[in-house]
Order: sequence, then structure tokens, then C-alpha cells
Amino acid sequence: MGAVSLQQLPEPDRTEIAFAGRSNVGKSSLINALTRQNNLARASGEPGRTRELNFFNVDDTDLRIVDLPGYGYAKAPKDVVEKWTRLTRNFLRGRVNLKRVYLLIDSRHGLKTVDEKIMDVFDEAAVSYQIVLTKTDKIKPPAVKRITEETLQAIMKRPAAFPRVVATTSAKGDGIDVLRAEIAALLPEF
Ligand SMILES: Nc1nc2c(ncn2[C@@H]2O[C@H](COP(=O)(O)OP(=O)(O)OP(=O)(O)O)[C@@H](O)[C@H]2O)c(=O)[nH]1
Ligand SMILES: [Mg+2]
Repeated sequence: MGAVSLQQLPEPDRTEIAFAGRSNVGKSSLINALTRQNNLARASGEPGRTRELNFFNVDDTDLRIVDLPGYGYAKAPKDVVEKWTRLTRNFLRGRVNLKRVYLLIDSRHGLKTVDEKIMDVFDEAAVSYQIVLTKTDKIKPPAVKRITEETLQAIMKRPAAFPRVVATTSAKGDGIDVLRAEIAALLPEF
């Protein structure tokens, strides 16, 4: 995982939102769907392709998107979280213009131990975050409803979690407009 020194970061002159999640959860695809720009976030077929913080200014807005590194699979949650935390914690904590982190969860799998550990990092750093379920085209509508409700229940008591879960599919487009509208509401001129 590439080191990111704080001097290399863009000036905090725009509203920022960040996308986090396990490798392969669909971060780059979701960013592309939201911004309607193909290949903007380099959607890739291989897990772990995005290895460092990637910043994208969204044209014609004051918004900047941060694609955080995927944090791997749940085999060794503690090690995974420590590695991921080293790279991102200072960024998350010191970033005054960061309005929200969208934490992506695969709708087929739901919250895993490693996701809970990442939410602990956000709660401790008091970084506002919201859960976005991905790849809902892979499961049936009743299953989408169930996992949405289960996920909401699981985060209700977390202090920095936004109490709404958005279900999306970048492949089919469901939920993308809802999420885009929520992001627009974070911008000052909205
Ligand atoms: N069916 C389906 N597949 C998706 C969806 N979103 C992403 N994928 C697929 O899932 C794989 C990973 O997608 P990415 O967008 O590259 O995931 P990522 O989280 O950016 O992955 P890393 O940056 O490698 O951690 C690709 O094969 C995508 O085509 C979706 O909504 N539905
Ligand atoms: Mg990616």
C-alpha cells in the first residue's frame, strides 16, 4: 500500500466525500455511476487495484471525491484494519472539508467483522459516515429489503453513523439517483 504524505494532499478548498469499503465491493463503479464519467475512478476487475488515496474533482461542482483504498478480506481483521488505519486515519481526522464517508457494503454479504472494525475507526475519529449497499442486482428485491433493515439495525447505536442505508446497483442504476441527491444536499449551495 503506497504511503501518502499529508503534503501531497490537495488543498482543503472543496467539499469532500470519501468512499470506503472492502476490496472489490464496487467503489470505483459506484463513483463512476454517480458522476456518469466512465473510467473516472478506474473501475477494475481485479480486487485491490486502488492502492492509495485517489482524488477526483467533479466537473461543474465544488465537490471532490476521495476513493479510499479497499481494506481487504476478513481473514485477519486486526492486521487489515491496522494497515488501512495507518494510511487513512490522519487524513480522516484532520480533514475539515470532509463532509461524509460512504462505507460500501456488498448486499450479498452484509456487514463483516472487518467492516465493524472500520466503523469503530470512524466512530472514534467522529467522522460522519453512511452505509451504502452495493450490487443489489445480484440478489432479489425481498433480500435487498431484508439486508437494508438488518444493516440499519446494526448501526443504530453507532454515534457517527448516519441513520439511513442506501441500496444501490451501479450495474442497473437503482438507488444511484437517491444517493446523488443525498450527496448534493451536503454541498453548501444546495
Ligand atoms: N453485478 C454487479 N457487479 C458490480 C457492481 N458494481 C461493481 N461490480 C463489479 O465488481 C467488481 C469490482 O468493482 P470495482 O468498482 O472495481 O470495485 P472496487 O471496490 O473499486 O475495487 P478495488 O478498488 O479493487 O478495491 C467489478 O468486476 C465490477 O464490474 C454492481 O452494481 N453489480
Ligand atoms: Mg476501485
